[in-house]
Amino acid sequence: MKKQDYITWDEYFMGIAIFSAERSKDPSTSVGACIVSEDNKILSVGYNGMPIGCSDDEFSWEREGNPLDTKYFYVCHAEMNAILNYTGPYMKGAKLYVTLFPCNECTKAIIQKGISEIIYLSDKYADTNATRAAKKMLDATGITYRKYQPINREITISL
Ligand SMILES: Nc1ccn([C@H]2C[C@H](O)[C@@H](COP(=O)(O)O)O2)c(=O)n1
Ligand SMILES: [Zn+2]
Repeated sequence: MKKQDYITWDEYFMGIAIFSAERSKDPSTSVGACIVSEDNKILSVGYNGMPIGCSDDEFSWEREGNPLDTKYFYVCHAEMNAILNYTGPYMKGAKLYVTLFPCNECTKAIIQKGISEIIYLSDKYADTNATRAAKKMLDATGITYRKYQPINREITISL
């Protein structure tokens, strides 16, 4: 008889998004993303970080102050990185697993790439206009989104 306690597709891909977030240098919010084809093949992964060539030791990780001296103008979001990291030709019908609901800017790229479903872990910025605008575009384009439902399985990885 086959092993019964294997992880689901959702656990597998959200697990990879969560693990990818561990690469982030952002001290307040680490975000990870995993893009998966219709037939459950991983196409790409990403996490939030400074663009290539913009040193994450030199660019600011501050949240407040002069906007030019905060992270917000510079950091590349996890979803954007996952989309840009993909070198293949075809992303139509793909699913995006992401640890934080996409912002409006990433949503534009998600739409243009033909991603058809978003599975997210946290929606902690639901009350911001960036998230409201993202949902407005997703609703208009028929891209579905659903909150990941954890089943509280604990898996420990020793590295
Ligand atoms: N969907 C998102 C939203 C935000 N991010 C990144 C951008 C920042 O590095 C961080 C949010 O920082 P906070 O304002 O919580 O200090 O998360 C992303 O990658 N994807
Ligand atoms: Zn974004």
